[in-house]
Amino acid sequence: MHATNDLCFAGLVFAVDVNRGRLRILKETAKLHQVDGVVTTVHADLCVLTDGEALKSNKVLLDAPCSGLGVLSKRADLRWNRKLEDMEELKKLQDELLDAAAKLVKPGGVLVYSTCSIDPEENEERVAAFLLRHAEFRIDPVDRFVPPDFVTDSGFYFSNPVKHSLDGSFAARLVRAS
Ligand SMILES: C[S@@+](CC[C@H](N)C(=O)[O-])C[C@H]1O[C@@H](n2cnc3c(N)ncnc32)[C@H](O)[C@@H]1O
Repeated sequence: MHATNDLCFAGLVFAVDVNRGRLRILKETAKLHQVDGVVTTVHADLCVLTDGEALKSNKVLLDAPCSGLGVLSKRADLRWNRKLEDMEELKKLQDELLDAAAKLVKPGGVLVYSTCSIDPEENEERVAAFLLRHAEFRIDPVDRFVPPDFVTDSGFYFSNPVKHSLDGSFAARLVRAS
C-alpha cells in the first residue's frame, strides 16, 4: 500500500500471490485508500508464471514467505513448530522466488528482497546465493533510504527486535545492470 501511495497515480502495481485471500484483502485495502485503480491482483504461482512479460517492471518487491523469526513476539507458536526440513524447503522456495522475481525486473530496475526473519540463512545467505546465480545484479546500499542504525555493513536494511524494540525484518536492494 505504501508503494501505491508513493506512485501518486503515476504508475501501476501488480500484486502476485498464490493466496486468493491475501489478494482480496489487498484489493479491499486499496479501495479504502482510493488507490484500487492502480492495483491489479494476479492469482498465480510466481515460480511458474507463464505470461511474465506483461508484468515486467522498474521496481519489484519480493516480500518472501519466511520462518517469521523476526515476529516471534506476535507469533509465539512459531517457536515450537520449527523443523529443520521445513527450513531447507523454505530456503529452496526463497531461491526459486528470487529467480522468478528477477525475471520481472527491467534493465536498470530494482529488486527488493524482504523477509520478516532475523535468520541470516533466509536473509544475507539467500542474497549471496542469488548474486552467484545472477551476475547482472548488484547490491545497492540502502543508506539513502533508512536511518544509519538500520543499515548493515553490507548495505542491507535490518531491524533487530532486541536492539530496536521492533519486529525483526530484513531487506536487500538489488539493482539490475542489464
Ligand atoms: C510474507 S507474505 C507476503 C505478504 C504480503 N506482503 C501482504 O502484505 O499480504 C509471503 C506471501 O508469499 C505468497 N507465496 C508463497 N509462495 C508463492 C508462490 N510460489 N507464488 C506466489 N506467491 C507465493 C504467500 O501466499 C504469502 O502471501
